[in-house]
Amino acid sequence: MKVNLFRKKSAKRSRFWTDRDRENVLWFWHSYLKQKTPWLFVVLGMILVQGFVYQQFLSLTENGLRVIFESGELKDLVRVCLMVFLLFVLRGAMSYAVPRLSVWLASDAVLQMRQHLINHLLTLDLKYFERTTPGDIILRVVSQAQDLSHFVGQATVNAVRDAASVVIISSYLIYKSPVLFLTAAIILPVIILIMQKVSDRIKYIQANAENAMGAYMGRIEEMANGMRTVKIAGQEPQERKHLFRATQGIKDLSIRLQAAQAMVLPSVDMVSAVVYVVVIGGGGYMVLSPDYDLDGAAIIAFLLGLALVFDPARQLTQFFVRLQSNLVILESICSLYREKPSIFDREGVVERFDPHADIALEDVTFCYHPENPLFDHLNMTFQGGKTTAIVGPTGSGKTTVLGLLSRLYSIQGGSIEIGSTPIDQIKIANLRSAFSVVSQDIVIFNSSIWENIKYVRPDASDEEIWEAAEAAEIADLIRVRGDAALGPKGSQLSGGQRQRIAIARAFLRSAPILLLDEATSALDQKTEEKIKRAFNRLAKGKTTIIVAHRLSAITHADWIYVLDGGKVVEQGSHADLMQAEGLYSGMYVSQRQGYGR
Ligand SMILES: Nc1ncnc2c1ncn2[C@@H]1O[C@H](COP(=O)(O)OP(=O)(O)OP(=O)(O)O)[C@@H](O)[C@H]1O
Repeated sequence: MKVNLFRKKSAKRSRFWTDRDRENVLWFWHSYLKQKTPWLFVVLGMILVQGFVYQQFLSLTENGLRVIFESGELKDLVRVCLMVFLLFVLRGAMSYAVPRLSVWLASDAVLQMRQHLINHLLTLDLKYFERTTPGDIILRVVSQAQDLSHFVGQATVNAVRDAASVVIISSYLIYKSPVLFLTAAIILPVIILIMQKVSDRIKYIQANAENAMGAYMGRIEEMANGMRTVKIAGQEPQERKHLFRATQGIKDLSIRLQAAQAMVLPSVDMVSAVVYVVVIGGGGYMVLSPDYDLDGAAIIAFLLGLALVFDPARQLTQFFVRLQSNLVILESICSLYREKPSIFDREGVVERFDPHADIALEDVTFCYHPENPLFDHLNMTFQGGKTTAIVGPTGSGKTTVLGLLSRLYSIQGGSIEIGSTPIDQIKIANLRSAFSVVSQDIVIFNSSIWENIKYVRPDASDEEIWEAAEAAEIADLIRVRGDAALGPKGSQLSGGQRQRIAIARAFLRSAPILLLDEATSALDQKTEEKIKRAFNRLAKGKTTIIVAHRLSAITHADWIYVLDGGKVVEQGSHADLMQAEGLYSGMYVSQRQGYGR
């Protein structure tokens, strides 16, 4: 179980704002925010009110100071104070309403995005899930979607508010004294330079941190699932070592991320200090000089204005820092959307077909990996209503044939037809509803046996479920366990009990095509005999395809295919194949000797 926790290629260093970022942000906007434009305008309106409150505050302060400096009337001062108070009450009200509304908007957007992600995931090919760890999927659907929600709902709205404050107050300051403002504006290029330097680094570290987190989650999942093997193999120290190393790696990355982010504010503060000094010196000179029309109140109000600008400006720099991290997260989510299914309903698919007809594979070519072809012009026919067995050495492709019939994978050449309808021209849901499968990898959910059986036919009546459970010899266990959950992946059941749940599902579903892949391999002989009899009843009139290693289980089949290395090497009835004295009869004889019969 050795997994490199940093297995993915290190993310390349990226630019501040790439074309891909633009594409992703536009996608997010069009998919989830654009439809909320009227509400966004409401938020923007409230944000602008907040900005104007500051501007009015400066103007009132300047007037108030003049009242004080020029010994005006007390009632004017009281009026100014009252106005300032009311302004801040208004700002307070906006400060409450803006996040309430924006968080609601963002949460709604992310809810939609999560639902789309789940929808999209469910359309993806089985192949995607065979190469992607659950950790990677959970990371995207759960934590990255949540991070994005916070970012859009809070950080972005705050940034718009801060940007509005900066623009409004700056405009007022320019109006008051363009010369002083320009002096203050020398800070801008320096801040932009700092931001560019830091953002590259942040993106790079964030991408690695996300990869490491996905791998870490995947590893925990694997360890939890494989705990039996971990314990029996005494691999706890190894697992601990791997996970500790991973946690250390994540810690190092988050410290590096914090360190990169932490460089921003002190740098901005240092540059701001220079500006204050320049403005106090320059402003003082302008007040003292008769060439300028500025008084003390104006300079104090100007400095206050600068202070009011610097705070949102500082926050804005922080926003751009967080933006870099969130662009990486957005890219990670978008990359899931870029995964496209290859198996889907094409235009013109039919809903009706004859599921009882013969199933024919003609010249089928298939490989899981291009460098490793499995089937090359494979021909097989499964007669409708009859029982066909596929046998052969391990890895010869038996299970794969079953997977191809229900379109879990798509073939690269040839055709698979039911009756005369190619299966890729049948609506997938209709095609798959024609199959009952008892496979080697039985999926048991952490709910009761009853719920697990019912899963394949939620509309089944209680009588039907009992009937299926009786046929699969699992009814007694239902009575004993009641509603008790079966543990993750049915860990509280024996292999044979899990298999009987899968068999009960097949009975309950009772679809016209029955695929049995080592369906009774985990059962004791007595139970197997009983279930086999029930299977024989179930299989009546159904097209049944059995994959089995134990050849004694398939001697009754109407036709037997012997696969070896992805090729049909023999076919016929049990008697034909025994007579041919080829691979089948060799396997059969050696198995009989092995079982001592
Ligand atoms: N999901 C997969 N991705 C890549 N390769 C696979 C996958 N499933 C099976 N294979 C490979 O395809 C080949 C055929 O596998 P398959 O499971 O069909 O064989 P089988 O005859 O059913 O074997 P067994 O009797 O051991 O169950 C094997 O070499 C296997 O390693």
